[in-house]
Amino acid sequence: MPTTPAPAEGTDETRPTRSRSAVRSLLRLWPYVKPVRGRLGVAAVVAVAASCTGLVIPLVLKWIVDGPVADRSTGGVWLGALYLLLLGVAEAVLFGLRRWLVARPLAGVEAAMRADLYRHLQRLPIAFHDRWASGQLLSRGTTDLMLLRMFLAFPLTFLLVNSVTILVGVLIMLAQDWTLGLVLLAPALPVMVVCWLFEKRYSRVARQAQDQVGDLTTLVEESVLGIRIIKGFGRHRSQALAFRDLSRTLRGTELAKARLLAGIYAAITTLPELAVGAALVLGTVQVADGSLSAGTLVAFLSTALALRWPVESIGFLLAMSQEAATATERYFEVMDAAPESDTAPVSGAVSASGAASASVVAPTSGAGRARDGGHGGLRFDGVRFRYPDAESDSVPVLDGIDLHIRPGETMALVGGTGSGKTTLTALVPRLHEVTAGRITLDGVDITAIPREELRALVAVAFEEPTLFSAGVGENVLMGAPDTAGEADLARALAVAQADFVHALPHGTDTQVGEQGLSLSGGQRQRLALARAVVGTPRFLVLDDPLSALDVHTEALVEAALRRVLAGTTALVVAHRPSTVLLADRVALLSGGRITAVGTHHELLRTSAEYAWLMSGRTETSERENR
Ligand SMILES: Nc1ncnc2c1ncn2[C@@H]1O[C@H](COP(=O)(O)OP(=O)(O)OP(=O)(O)O)[C@@H](O)[C@H]1O
Repeated sequence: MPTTPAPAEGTDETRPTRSRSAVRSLLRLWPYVKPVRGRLGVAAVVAVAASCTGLVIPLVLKWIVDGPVADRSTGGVWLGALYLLLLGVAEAVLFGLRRWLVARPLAGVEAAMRADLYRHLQRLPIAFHDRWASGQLLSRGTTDLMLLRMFLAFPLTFLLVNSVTILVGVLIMLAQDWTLGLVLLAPALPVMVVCWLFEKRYSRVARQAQDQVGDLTTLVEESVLGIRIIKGFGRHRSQALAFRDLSRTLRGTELAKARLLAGIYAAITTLPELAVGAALVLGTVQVADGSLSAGTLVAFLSTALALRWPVESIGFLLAMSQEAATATERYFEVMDAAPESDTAPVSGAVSASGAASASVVAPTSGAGRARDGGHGGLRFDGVRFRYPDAESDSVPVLDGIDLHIRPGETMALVGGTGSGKTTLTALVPRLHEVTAGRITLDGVDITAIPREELRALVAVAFEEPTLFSAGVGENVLMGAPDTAGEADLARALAVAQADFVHALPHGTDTQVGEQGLSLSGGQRQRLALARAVVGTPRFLVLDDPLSALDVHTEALVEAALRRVLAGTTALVVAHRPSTVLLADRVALLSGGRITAVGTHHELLRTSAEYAWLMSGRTETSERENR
């Protein structure tokens, strides 16, 4: 058995395609920051005031040393101490105020960005979700947004505050003694070069680390969702190995980040410290010469020490900014993806039928016509489909599909594995867009019907019956308009033979776990069926809806389905003769085309492939029954 695969690596689309400068990336946050700019601005001013308050302390020290200390005035020293205390308290209060000012608005910014991301994800086409690993999307909505909130709370303000503080501090030092001031300024240029080099390198590893967190999240998510498969096949060891490899890679990247950070810390700390040491020696000599007062030297050195934190913090503030720029890029990679649009994106999509399409398409009243007309049923005209990520010269999955399901008719769709049955059904509610040709509902091109109306007209139930973490009733009523109530729910449950829900601990209010895992496969499938029929849709698309039912339940569901299907136009993917027998006619899908249409018995006589497909299934079931 092959080893358990690592989670889907992010495709090229999920990796950086071009590097834009950190500032340009971060500027994209402006629409979110704009509503809270006033409060952030006030908070920045408060922080500058707090920081500059700290710079007054050395001046008070100078006054104490040159004044009361030189004069041996105990009262003056106590007064100086009181000033120092008041300045310290003022600094602390101002920093506290800054924090209070930013906390609430920034939580709001993060929540707004997360809500926009979620809303956008819902509107992105299935093709996008097919390409992106779920962990990559999850990490963008969690870790990346947290990094952005932290950036707005600290680096954004403190890069400004610290720059102002350093500038004011340098001016104070130059004013006190310009030669010593110049000595302290000497490392400025090398520090700037180090920061520039750091930013370039750190941006690359920061991006790597954040992508690797996405890969790791995907693996954990798949392991949790697929825990039954992992345990069932005893794959926990290989899954653990895959996890270990990914987390080792991430660890390596994090260590690379740490090394870069250590390098910049070392440079940013050592160079200014050397300058302070040189200034201390030079200043002491000047004090000994009598050309500098002891108080001035104390004030000078205290100012230099007060600037230590603003200078040293530049390293991690730049690192956090770089991570935030990467997080912004990653966030907007998703937000920039084009959502589903109501208009058909494919130029050839409607043209295949030529003038006929023009006469039936009525964009503004499309759905209305579909509902009111009642004639025409579901029609595929020259439909071709190739998956968006497939090579442009590859063979299309569907090519030249012509099929007409008359109003009120149930058509079974039969074909070999991988022949494109699921793909064909996904085209009706426009989960994918046709590459060419067109699909009409009661004569109206589906691309002329707003998606929301289209999806209210067409109900679907897929082979994999996904349930959400909500009550059973809520899960079923998802398929109905908001006005639907208990009566609709009871009818749908009866149709789908899902009366078992009344025996659940809280009836229809019973919460089903993640993906309804606390229910059996057959129970979930019946709930998915109830969801498909609860809105009494005009068109029903069922992808092998009875595959997980035992023969007795299948017979019951079939009997109920027969009643539902009588009042709707339906396309039902079928693998078994029992499901096929629900249909009025059968279409055989083979080689990307509909190669035969007729009743089950007609096709058994006329199509060797159909007979083979059905007999294969029958033999198997007969073997199983024996
Ligand atoms: N998202 C996708 N991107 C690219 N190719 C895909 C995608 N989904 C399916 N395919 C390919 O399209 C073809 C048809 O797949 P489809 O699932 O429609 O077949 P099917 O007839 O429903 O199969 P089955 O009976 O096994 O469910 C297959 O070759 C499959 O590999």
